[in-house]
Amino acid sequence: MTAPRELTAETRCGSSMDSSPPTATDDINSADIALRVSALSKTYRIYGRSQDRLLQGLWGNRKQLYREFRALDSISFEIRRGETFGIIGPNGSGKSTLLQLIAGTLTPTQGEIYIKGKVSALLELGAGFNGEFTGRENIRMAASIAGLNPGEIGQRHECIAAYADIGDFLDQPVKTYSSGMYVRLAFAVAISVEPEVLIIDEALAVGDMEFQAKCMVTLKQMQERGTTILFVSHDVGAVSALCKRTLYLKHGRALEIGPTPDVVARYIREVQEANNRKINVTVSENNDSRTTSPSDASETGIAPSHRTASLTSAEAASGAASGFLTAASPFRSVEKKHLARFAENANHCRSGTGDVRVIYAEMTDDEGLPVRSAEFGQSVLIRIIVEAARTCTFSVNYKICDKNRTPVIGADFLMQRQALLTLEPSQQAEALYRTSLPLTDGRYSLRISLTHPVNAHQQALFFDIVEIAHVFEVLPNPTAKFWTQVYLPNTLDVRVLE
Ligand SMILES: Nc1ncnc2c1ncn2[C@@H]1O[C@H](COP(=O)(O)OP(=O)(O)OP(=O)(O)O)[C@@H](O)[C@H]1O
Repeated sequence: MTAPRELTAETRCGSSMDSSPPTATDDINSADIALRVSALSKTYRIYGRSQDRLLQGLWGNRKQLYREFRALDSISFEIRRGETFGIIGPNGSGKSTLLQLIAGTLTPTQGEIYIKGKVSALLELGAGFNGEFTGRENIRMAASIAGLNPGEIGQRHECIAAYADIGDFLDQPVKTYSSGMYVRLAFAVAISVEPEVLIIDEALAVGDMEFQAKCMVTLKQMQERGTTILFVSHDVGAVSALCKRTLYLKHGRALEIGPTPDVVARYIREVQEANNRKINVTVSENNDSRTTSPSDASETGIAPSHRTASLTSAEAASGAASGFLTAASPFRSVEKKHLARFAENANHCRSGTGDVRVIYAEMTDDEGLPVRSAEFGQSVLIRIIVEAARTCTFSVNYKICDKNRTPVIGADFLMQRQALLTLEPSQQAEALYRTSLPLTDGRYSLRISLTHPVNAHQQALFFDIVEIAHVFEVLPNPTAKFWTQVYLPNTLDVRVLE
């Protein structure tokens, strides 16, 4: 945590400006801007030996004992007052460096930062508090650095202590705190000064679930009050829930800045592709053996009862492999032009190895008509036709995602206790899910993936992902508005107690 600072409008510069920042900034009226980052770069010096840092001071410019590492490369963006802006990216992509530059705890090598308003930053753990001081002493110190007078400090002290909720540890030196306790206190202090710009770096990840939920509520309240929030997280769900726009950083470069659903979708796709490359070998080996032996259960994460289903030609002909899987050729009833239109749309937003592909998907009502506008709770059929390019063993999964591309409901073979499907090259199969849409009104999309579960830790090899296979809306529930995304049937018993 860094001490909150009162800034009317501050501009910090590196040594020079890059001439042409690669990333465009939005055209925002400058009165609305809380933060502007222009062509910002940071180069670290990497010394081979620790003593070289000292020696470099003696050598001056006469000898270079370090190599340079560009952790951030000409980043530009603007954030409006009251906006919550997300930053995502893999480990080492430069997220913390960027936040530290904005918070003023690091100096840029090049570029410029303009920031307006009182800034409070919750940076990586270990920064900010004095470990020898107790929690109470640190609260007083941080609040006085933030410019609060003794009266205000006294008033807020109890609120901070109550929010942090770490009991007697408040009177212990901070160096004795667990990372969860530390972040509780740091978050409580950071929000207590009512900052106009709040910077949060992944810190919430170390809090327990209850505290994370409390922080999310607080952040939502701060958003409503118009606080500008800069939010770094590996939790794309939290970024999707909080941020309208997001920056995707990779190797110190801004790969994309835009609406969070688009940026998050690209990030997830690239992470999955990288994951695929890493685990491809394992799965090829599994696939080569064609069937999964019982001893594979721990590796695949599939219960012994959930074995691979390889469709024999007789099964394929009868279309009765198991439950809702068929391999007859029902897709022949899908006209070629529909297959072509599906492929054209899907190819805009698909990723995966392509060993097996979704060649057609539809969501229909009981009469077989496509669902574009659904009643609340309506039952639907999701029909997915796949074709293998190589011998593949996989699950056919669907997710229904809201307008932020956050999955709301979905299913896969594991959930359905359905054996994995094995197809030979150019063999096709159909999966039919029947489900209902107990969803709040709004726009939704259907996401389909074909995966091979690799281990018990939810890792999977992605053969095909079609991000948007179908788009539909759910109409408002005529009985009553409900305020959650999904509404499941309840029973209710109300009594007046004597
Ligand atoms: N003080 C430093 N000296 C040298 N290199 C550094 C220093 N701080 C960070 N780096 C390097 O800069 C790159 C970006 O680091 P940074 O911590 O900003 O990434 P990050 O996206 O926040 O990573 P993570 O998600 O793991 O927290 C990394 O390669 C890191 O090793």
